[in-house]
Amino acid sequence: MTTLHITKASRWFGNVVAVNDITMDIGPGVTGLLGPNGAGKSTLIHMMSGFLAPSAGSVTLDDRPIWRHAESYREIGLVPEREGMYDYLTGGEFVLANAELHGLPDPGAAARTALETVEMTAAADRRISTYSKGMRQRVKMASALVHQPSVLLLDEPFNGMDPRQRMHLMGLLRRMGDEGRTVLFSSHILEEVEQLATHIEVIVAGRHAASGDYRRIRRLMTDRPHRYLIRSTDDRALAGALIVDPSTSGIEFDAAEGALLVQAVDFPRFTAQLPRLARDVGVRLLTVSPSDESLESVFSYLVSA
Ligand SMILES: Nc1ncnc2c1ncn2[C@@H]1O[C@H](COP(=O)(O)OP(=O)(O)OP(=O)(O)O)[C@@H](O)[C@H]1O
Repeated sequence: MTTLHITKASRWFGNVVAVNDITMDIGPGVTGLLGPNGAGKSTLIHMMSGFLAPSAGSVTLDDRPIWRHAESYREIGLVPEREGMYDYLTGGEFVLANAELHGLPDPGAAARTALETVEMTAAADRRISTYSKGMRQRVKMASALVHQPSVLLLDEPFNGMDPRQRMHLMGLLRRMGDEGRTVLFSSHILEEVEQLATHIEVIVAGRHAASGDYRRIRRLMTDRPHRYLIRSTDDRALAGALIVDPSTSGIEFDAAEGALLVQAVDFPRFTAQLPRLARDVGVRLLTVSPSDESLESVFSYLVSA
């Protein structure tokens, strides 16, 4: 078993608190680290991979601290968000250099195996400067995998990938999770996390906001108050019928939009009641659209829950 334990971990830079008192365990399988930009995902991943020391609390792999512990580093592979590659090298040379840095007994064989895993054998002798974004990502992956780590951490790995490359990487990560490795990837896109992760950790503004499987996170998001913009053939009559229904907690008339802004607190009841109530008062619904579905607003609800 290989489990990362993050216990009351914080990291600050001057007076910026990037990670604030986070406790979570990441075990085998694929975990998605979800959060909006600037939430602290990269900082947390850098602490998990031994590139940053926590300012307070601890980050361990099983019982061993990670920071400055060579045995922990041997178990961990990091695919960073930024490109830090030597473009004049070939992909094969880049992966081989990493195998040598790890002091592996047969670096050549290790590099070949890693390149094969990411299906980059055919392009291994081309210079990195000629690679597409997806190929660069795969070579970064190969160099993170060259020492066969049991923990693989990826920072925003799907950024800038086309759908085919995305599918390919998803398949690879899924396989690694199925093999029993601990795979964690960060993302600010819920759909990406939904497709791949069996477990999700949500962080917002440096704090741990929620944890669970996709259904649980989705439910938290669905159960939050929703705001709808509604236009109808008689907004006043519709508002009168809606305000007395327990599925709503407030209604305003937005003059600029020429529409009602309705705050719904019981989502399933509201969606069932709205057409019924409209019919009862003889009003036709012209527009019903959610007005605050941005991921930022969903996240800020989760963190205040
Ligand atoms: N070296 C640093 N010096 C000062 N502030 C930093 C440093 N690294 C991160 N921060 C700040 O810490 C906060 C969290 O940053 P971090 O990069 O961890 O977030 P993130 O969730 O990975 O965001 P993104 O998805 O945009 O990369 C931000 O406010 C950022 O400006």
